[in-house]
Amino acid sequence: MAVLEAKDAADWTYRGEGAANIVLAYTGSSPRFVGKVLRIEKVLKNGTINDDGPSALTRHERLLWNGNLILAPTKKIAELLYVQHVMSPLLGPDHIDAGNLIPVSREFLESVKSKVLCQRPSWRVDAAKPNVLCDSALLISDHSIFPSGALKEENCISVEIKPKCGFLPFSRFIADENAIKSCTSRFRMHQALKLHQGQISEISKYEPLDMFSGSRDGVYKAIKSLFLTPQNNFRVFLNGSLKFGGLGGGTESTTCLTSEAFEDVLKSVILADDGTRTEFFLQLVAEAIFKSGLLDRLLDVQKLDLYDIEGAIHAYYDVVSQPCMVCRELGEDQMSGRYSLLHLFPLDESLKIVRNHLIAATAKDLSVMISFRPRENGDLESPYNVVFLESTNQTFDYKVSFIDLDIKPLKKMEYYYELDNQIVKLCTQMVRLKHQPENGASIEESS
Ligand SMILES: O=P(O)(O)O[C@@H]1[C@@H](OP(=O)(O)O)[C@H](OP(=O)(O)O)[C@H](O)[C@H](OP(=O)(O)O)[C@H]1OP(=O)(O)O
Ligand SMILES: Nc1ncnc2c1ncn2[C@@H]1O[C@H](COP(=O)(O)OP(=O)(O)OP(=O)(O)O)[C@@H](O)[C@H]1O
Ligand SMILES: [Zn+2]
Repeated sequence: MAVLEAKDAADWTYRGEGAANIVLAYTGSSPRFVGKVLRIEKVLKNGTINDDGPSALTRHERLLWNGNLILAPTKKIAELLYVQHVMSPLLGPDHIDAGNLIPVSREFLESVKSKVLCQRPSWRVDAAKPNVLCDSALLISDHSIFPSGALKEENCISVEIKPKCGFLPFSRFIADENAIKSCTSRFRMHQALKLHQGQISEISKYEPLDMFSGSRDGVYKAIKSLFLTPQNNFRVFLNGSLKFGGLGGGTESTTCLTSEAFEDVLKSVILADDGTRTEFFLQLVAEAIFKSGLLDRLLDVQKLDLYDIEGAIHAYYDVVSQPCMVCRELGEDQMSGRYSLLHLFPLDESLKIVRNHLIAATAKDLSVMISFRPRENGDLESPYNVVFLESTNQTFDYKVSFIDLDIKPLKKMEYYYELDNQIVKLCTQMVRLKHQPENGASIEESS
């Protein structure tokens, strides 16, 4: 297979990035790449890529994941197989493109690296850079457009949503002092910590419990809030170009200026008067999400996290055959204390608990892309779903895809436990302060 060379970099433009990857869109004319994006791995500026020897997975990860995954010769192949064999059956293969690994040269990556530098958010540049030592990158369908083949030019508007965790944890292993977790969503609590640490300047209005409520009104409320405070949870693209939200990360709350500009963008898609298009568009997005039923499916996968990190962390220490650091810190006897039930499970059960926790973690962090294109009266049968926007009397084809289904490393379990602790401690403290008359804290119960 032809390797991408330095000269090929001219045909790829910056589409966006997350913590772990940079994504490029194809602008050339090679049929091999038209309608595709290229996902390039990043490496931390002051760190190295996790490489545990010839096999992609660590010894303990090989216990956790079975089948083809454990035979994968590289981390990238293991990730691809994870999407194909673990996430895709759970979420529905019709909505997922695991992609293909294609060879890339160092010169191509160097060229891309300098080309995209000025478009990347500075905090992302400070944190990580494209890994120019990679010999492959992932070629995936560009979900922000419809596959070409259309006879006429048509506008495709697509929305990217990172919905985060949509339920309140129900594990009996949640400590009494952490009871706030059973009435406030993780997203809202994490917002408080992010604000406290200066990672955001304002609390998001978004509530994942509305998005996953299974009610039309709940979904609409969630979409409306995402529009007002998009952070890194909401973006809109028109024919693949970002028109709303943060390129490569989060963004500030919506201002009059940004909403006016967006109203203008919608001109080519929503047939309505100035001042009403955004409202109608948000109705369209909410209706498609509600109708697709896809969030119900996503929620089921998120709920594989039956034990919460407060339970799963004990199973983790058994999986990695180490004394439980949490029991030690809490002064609990591993074999007779509060968490002994978990430590007495056979290894198979501990593996299942941790495996499900990590799968749920992927499902809590992925994004959904919903793309729309207007249908005209004379259009023939469509292979896509159809949604009707009553307010404008328009019909749209729509398709929904999941992106960013990355496998989470086993060693992240300890980090998850610490982060959870940090979030819950801060929020519990804030609620306590709130009950003191002179203070007004911003954490609110979700239900
Ligand atoms: O821990 P969370 O909930 O903050 O999620 C992380 C995300 O933060 P955010 O959605 O902004 O809160 C975070 O997103 P950002 O970098 O903040 O855009 C990543 O998605 C991270 O995953 P990974 O380390 O790249 O595998 C995510 O880490 P995981 O928890 O999914 O491993
Ligand atoms: N298949 C795709 N089609 C269209 N756009 C995509 C696709 N995959 C990714 N993108 C765009 O690129 C951005 C970054 O991709 P992605 O979320 O996979 O990065 P990441 O580093 O793995 O994210 P995270 O921070 O969650 O680890 C996305 O937010 C989205 O805008
Ligand atoms: Zn323990």
